[in-house]
Amino acid sequence: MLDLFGRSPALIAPGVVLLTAFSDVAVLKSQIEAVSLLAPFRHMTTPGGRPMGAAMTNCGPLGWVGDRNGYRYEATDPLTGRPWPEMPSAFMTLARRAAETAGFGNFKPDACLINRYAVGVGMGMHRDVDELDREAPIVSVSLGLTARFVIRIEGKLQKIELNEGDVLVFGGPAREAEHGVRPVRHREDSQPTDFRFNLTLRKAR
Ligand SMILES: O=C(O)CCC(=O)C(=O)O
Ligand SMILES: [Fe+2]
Repeated sequence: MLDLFGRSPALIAPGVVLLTAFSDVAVLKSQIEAVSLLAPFRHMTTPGGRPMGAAMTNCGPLGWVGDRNGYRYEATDPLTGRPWPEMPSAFMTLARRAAETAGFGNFKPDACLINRYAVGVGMGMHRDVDELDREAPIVSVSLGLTARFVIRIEGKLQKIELNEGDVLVFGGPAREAEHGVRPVRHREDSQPTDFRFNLTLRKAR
């Protein structure tokens, strides 16, 4: 299937599809800014009490949280005491279109985690298993600085470079694959205020 830009999706492994330059970067970034004014980026902690490297916030009916009590989804932002900001329609539309293009129809995410990585920050290897609905895929959108994403498929690490505007979809046989992000690299022309942003859209319930 071809996307709107005429490129075919790249099948990285069964259930793992990379859609390059698939999103409207400027719109998404302005929506991240709008969400963060209502639900600020913060460093959540591991159950052991260690702050996570990536700063996070959420939008949509459910938000992923981590603290001393573990990892879970909450309808209320523990920082503000208010519901998470509404999921911008641009996020929902993109997620559905990306999932569909990757072969996962009828994706209805109810949670969008927004990760913000400073230079030098990554995310350790983990599996996304806090969702009750793991039939649905994960749609992961990259913005800002380039990331080196790694995913373990049948015991083998696949390295995927994710540039601004790229969307990675993983589901089906890859839904519970272990994955992580290598520390974001400094670029010659990158400013201290440059970040990598990631939208992770999931169906939690
Ligand atoms: O930032 C990314 O590309 C991946 C984020 C991720 O794996 C997660 O939030 O669970
Ligand atoms: Fe993840």
